[in-house]
Amino acid sequence: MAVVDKWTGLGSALASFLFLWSMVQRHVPVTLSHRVATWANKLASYLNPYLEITISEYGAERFRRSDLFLAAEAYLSDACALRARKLKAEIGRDSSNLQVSVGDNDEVTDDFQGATVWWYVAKKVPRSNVINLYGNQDEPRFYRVVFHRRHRDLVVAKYLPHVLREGRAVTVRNRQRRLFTNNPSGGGRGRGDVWSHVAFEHPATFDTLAMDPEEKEEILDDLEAFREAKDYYTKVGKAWKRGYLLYGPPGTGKSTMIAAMANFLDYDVYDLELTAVNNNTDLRKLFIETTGKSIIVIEDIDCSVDLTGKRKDDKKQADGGADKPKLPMEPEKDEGSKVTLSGLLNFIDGLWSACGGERIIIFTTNHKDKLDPALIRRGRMDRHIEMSYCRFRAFKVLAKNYLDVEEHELFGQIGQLLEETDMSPADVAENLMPMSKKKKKRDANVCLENLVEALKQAKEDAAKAKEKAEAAKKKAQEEDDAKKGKGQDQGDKTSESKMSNGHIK
Ligand SMILES: Nc1ncnc2c1ncn2[C@@H]1O[C@H](COP(=O)(O)OP(=O)(O)OP(=O)(O)O)[C@@H](O)[C@H]1O
Ligand SMILES: [Mg+2]
Repeated sequence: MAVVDKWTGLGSALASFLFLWSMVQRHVPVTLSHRVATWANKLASYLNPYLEITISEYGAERFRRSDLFLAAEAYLSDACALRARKLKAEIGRDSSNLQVSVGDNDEVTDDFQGATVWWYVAKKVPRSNVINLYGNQDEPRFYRVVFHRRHRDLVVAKYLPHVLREGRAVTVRNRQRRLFTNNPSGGGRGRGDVWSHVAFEHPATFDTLAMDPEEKEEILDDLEAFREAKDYYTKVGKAWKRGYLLYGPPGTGKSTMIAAMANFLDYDVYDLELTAVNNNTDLRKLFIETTGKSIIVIEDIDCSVDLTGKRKDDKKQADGGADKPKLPMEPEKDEGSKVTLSGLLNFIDGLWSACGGERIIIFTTNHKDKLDPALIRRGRMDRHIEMSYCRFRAFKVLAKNYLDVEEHELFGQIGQLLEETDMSPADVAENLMPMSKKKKKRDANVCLENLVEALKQAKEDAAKAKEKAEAAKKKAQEEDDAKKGKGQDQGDKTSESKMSNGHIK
């Protein structure tokens, strides 16, 4: 690097000389001083065979760090840091991982297809009279890449794209995934205030998810195909996103499935609480602030906003099985202060939905029939996945996960009971929790016996409830018939009296 310094020093000396010369030669005609300046620049570049490219921390979007800068930082920390003399170790913002990067004002060399490239990291001297509007206390930094001019094409066309690609891959490898939730609208003042996050650490995976193995395989195939379909989506002119509707009774694993998907795809999760969003404009802001490689979730979509635009006060009603189907939100009314169906549809597949890269949108509901068909039509929610009561194949996954048991004499009886009784995987799992670690073997027997008892009880309860419902229905029918009969009698009597009055007799 000393060679580079020498040439760079010589070049800048010549440039300074040129500047002084132009100052001193004020009286010389402009054309002549211009010629001298051009000549001196040519001489400097002839004498200095090294070129440099600067990568600034803040690019055109001044409040956001440049992608290339971040990629270069990650690339250098991964590929070149060990060759640097001054290293900087930090704890990542959201994780306990140690991150090592090149220290400020240090230099690192890198070799690429026979070319040597020197990297400098430096800080820009802050201008004291500039007020920092964007809250970043540190002075902006920049990387300078220096290389021989004969490698110019190689560096621009191949090396820098290589740095960008590798840097992004390192970032994905090292990143701690995050679970975001939206702040109440109007709460935050700045750009980054619309979402808050914590580290995403849900342990659910597809291995621990109890469901039919074939269905599980299909979902995994679907996710994998989506992840690799960037070119396909571009070819057919669609935004790279996919919608899933997860529906089914409580405790059947809808939320668990979302966590398993996030872990499988290595995506962040944005848990969107619609009831905390004031209007469609805020909804759009939230969407724009999400990043690619993420799952955006709206849980209990049927309860989020109701027909009259009121929020979340109907979960009880919905669970109580109100007869009248209820749409999630008012289709037409947009009073500027509510999230409307059209706002939500725009969020899912309007023009904005294409910003930012691959995304999965998931709605969950306990009552699929109560959703507006426009919201869940194919193309918006591409796949509807039913999470249902625990059957034998799903039970086997739970038994293996909870008790380490793959075969047992009670399995036959349990299988039969599970076919006859509707019990959610959450309830089955509750019965499979071993009481004591030491006596695990014995506890497995106890747990399975408990489960048999619970299933028998549930079957009995369901039969009683059915009997009761049938009796109530029969009674209602009888009352109805009795009313009709009474009405008929009265009608007959009236017509009889009319007839007698009319002297038809
Ligand atoms: N299919 C499943 N596989 C494994 N565990 C499950 C499954 N379903 C439920 N569980 C267990 O039951 C608990 C509750 O499940 P979960 O929260 O995923 O249900 P849900 O369908 O989202 O319910 P709700 O409709 O009330 O939101 C989970 O913590 C999980 O341990
Ligand atoms: Mg849930």
